Amino acid sequence: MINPEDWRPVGELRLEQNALTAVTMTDRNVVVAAGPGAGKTELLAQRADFLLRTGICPYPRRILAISFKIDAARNLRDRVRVRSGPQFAARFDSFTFHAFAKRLIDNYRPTLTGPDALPPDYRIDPAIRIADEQITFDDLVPLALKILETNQHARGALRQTYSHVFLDEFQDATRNQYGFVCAAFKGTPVILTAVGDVKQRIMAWAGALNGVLKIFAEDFTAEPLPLYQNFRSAPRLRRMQNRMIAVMDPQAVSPDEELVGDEGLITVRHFDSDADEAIGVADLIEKWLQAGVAPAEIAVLVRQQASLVAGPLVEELHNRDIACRNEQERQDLNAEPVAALIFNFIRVVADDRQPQAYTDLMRIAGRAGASEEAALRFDSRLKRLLREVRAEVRRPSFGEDAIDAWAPLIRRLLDCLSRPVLAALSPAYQQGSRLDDIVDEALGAFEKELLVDGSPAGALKRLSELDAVRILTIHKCKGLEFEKVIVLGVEEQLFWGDPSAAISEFFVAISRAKNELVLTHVDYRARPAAPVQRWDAQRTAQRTFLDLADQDRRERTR
Ligand SMILES: Nc1ncnc2c1ncn2[C@@H]1O[C@H](COP(=O)(O)OP(=O)(O)OP(=O)(O)O)[C@@H](O)[C@H]1O
Repeated sequence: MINPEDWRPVGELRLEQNALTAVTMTDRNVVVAAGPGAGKTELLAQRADFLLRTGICPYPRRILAISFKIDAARNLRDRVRVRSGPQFAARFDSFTFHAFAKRLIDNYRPTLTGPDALPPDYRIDPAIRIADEQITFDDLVPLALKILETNQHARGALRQTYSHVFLDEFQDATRNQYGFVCAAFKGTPVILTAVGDVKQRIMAWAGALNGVLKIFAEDFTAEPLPLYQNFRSAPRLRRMQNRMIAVMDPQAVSPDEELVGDEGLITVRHFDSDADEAIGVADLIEKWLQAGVAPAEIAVLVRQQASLVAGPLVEELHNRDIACRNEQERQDLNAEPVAALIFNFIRVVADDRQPQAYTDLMRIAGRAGASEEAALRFDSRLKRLLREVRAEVRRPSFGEDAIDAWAPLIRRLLDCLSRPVLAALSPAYQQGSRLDDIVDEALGAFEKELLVDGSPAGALKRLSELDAVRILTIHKCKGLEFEKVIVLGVEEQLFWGDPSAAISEFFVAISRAKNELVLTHVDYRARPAAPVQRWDAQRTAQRTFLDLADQDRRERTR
């Protein structure tokens, strides 16, 4: 434990005055409004370190952080683990709104009655609610809110557990989510820190509450502490962001003299067709990879219909053996412990040189036995299984390119581990069909990748988070950052609808780039073979957005 006066930012980071005030605030709620790359998420990670290390969040109390996307929640949790170490990080709970609401529902489900009653094995479906059986994702927060409003034990437990609450990307909170925060913490001693950026408000279509940062400041008498720096992007990129800020929020514009410098690169690439675009962009990505850029530092962002718009590029990358992850299709599978377990198992048996995968796999054995002796027995059983399966996989008759050959081996692993051990991997696996669903999804994802080139190693490479170029929708890239960002299809047919929503999304997309931004547009996008409701083959450049790149643009190719 250290004195608050002796605390220093982890990693010897220099914090601007308002950031330092927010990080070390002990007795007030604060709201930090700041542009992209200002260090809002970092500020929360540093604040967690401050609160835990100084004991201002005293043991056994905890910090609750709520984000909007699984990636963002994971990003924050990882930062705290790296900054403060696993022991302190164990008292830091980083959830999405949905995940936190679900926890509350699971804890207090037996108290739900009437039309809200749910069985222990209730399911969550994207769209359909069935009384007494299944709820939708959209039901989670309202149901959790109902629990808080009607159950004083639930409210009390929450306030007892958490001394501090962080709200990340809070500009996108909906009325329900804001209501939830109020019902849980308004007027209590729990101290809240909200961070956000009104210019990155991209969930208006999903009901984001207009002006929520301001409303929060008033309702929670939170001290506003704006930040002005941008630590992420090179000057050329910052100048483009600044031109957008001049349109979106003139008061937040930075003075020109703060944005001088030649670093960074913005390129607009015009192609006749999506086929040409696929080749041109794949050439570029290949060049970057050859120059040593890590695949995970390259992101391809698409506003809508990501799988379809990026389809030709994905095919071209596959032809060149460049791993890419289309995160539209494989939603957060890597974050699922049982999926990670299955992928590690395949890695270990298909390839002898996978020490990390082997260590991760064997770690499960340590959790399996109630006693040390039981764990050892379990360990040797798992090792025997690995030996047998390895031998089987090396037989010439083994069809390594077919999921039918792999599925029984994976089932043997799951049987060997036993259901209670698997269920213990995540609280979400302990009821309902989630565990089986994720196992099926992992097998399905592996099969899909196997079909690409028949190589288990290639399939796993594409499934892995670290070794693949990422293809994301703009909604999924919130809160993330990459060396190189390609925004595919800056066209009116993709950036249409409410102009303020379109510009905010474009702003989020371009502000993910640290050093290089590439914007593409084509004249012709061939209608995909898959059925699609709305598709214009002839495309028009989104001139207003592309012109924002103009002054710092290096080249334009045809
Ligand atoms: N005080 C600081 N000094 C140096 N680097 C910093 C500082 N604060 C943050 N960074 C770095 O700047 C980058 C952007 O920080 P962060 O992701 O926290 O910004 P943000 O405000 O949450 O961005 P956005 O809203 O665009 O997602 C990160 O790489 C982070 O490590």
